Amino acid sequence: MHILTFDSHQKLHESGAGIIIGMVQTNPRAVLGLATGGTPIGIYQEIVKSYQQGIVSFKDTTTFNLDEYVGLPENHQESYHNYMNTHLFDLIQLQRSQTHIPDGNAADLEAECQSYDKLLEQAGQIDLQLLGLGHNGHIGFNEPDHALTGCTHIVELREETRKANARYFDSIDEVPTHALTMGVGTILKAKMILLIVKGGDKAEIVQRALKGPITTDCPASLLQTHPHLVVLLDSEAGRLL
Ligand SMILES: O=P(O)(O)OC[C@H]1O[C@](O)(CO)[C@@H](O)[C@@H]1O
Repeated sequence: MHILTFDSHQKLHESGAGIIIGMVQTNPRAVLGLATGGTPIGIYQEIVKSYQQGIVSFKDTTTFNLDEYVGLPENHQESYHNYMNTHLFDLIQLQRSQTHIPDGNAADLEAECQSYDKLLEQAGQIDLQLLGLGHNGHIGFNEPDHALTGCTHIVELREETRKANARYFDSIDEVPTHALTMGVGTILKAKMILLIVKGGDKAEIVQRALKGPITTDCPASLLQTHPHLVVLLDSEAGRLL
């Protein structure tokens, strides 16, 4: 595990973007696993800047997102489809055929999970999986539980996750109760994992995830078993390490 701590968000964003851009420059056909939430936005902004400067092209790249809310229309401000289009895809001219996000509005959600896994299998191994970290240790929407699921599945969101994400909605009542998420098995199969965490409110969970026991009570702790994990932290998030 490589842990890098940054005293400025700008440097953290540039470093994260640099790793992703370097991967695509070396392998233009790379398969990228992408994340949403507040954390990666600065990294996406740096990627867009490099794209606009002609430093990198994504024309042969494929992407798979970790998760999507159930029942939120795709064009809703807070859907992860809308998030990805707004913050990245439309700005680096990624065609819809190159990008994949689970469909949280599918009539048959179980079938949607299975077909997402089939697409992942057809694409081969994810070269780089970008991850944020939930306050309760979730990765993607894999919530703490007595057992975790390997493949894409429907998850009931924990109250604390809905509360944490209520900051993006008008009220907690608007936060969906369920989501579709890639499973930890798929996440751990990625060749490289890039975990990004910012803010002192996550210092404790960072400590548990990276230095605590490996337990399904803290899904991110399973990342300790990954052979190529890179963690980028701001100094606040890393203060208990
Ligand atoms: O970056 P944020 O907004 O704190 O979210 C952390 C994590 O929570 C999620 O948004 C899901 O709740 C993940 O997608 C993200 O990695």
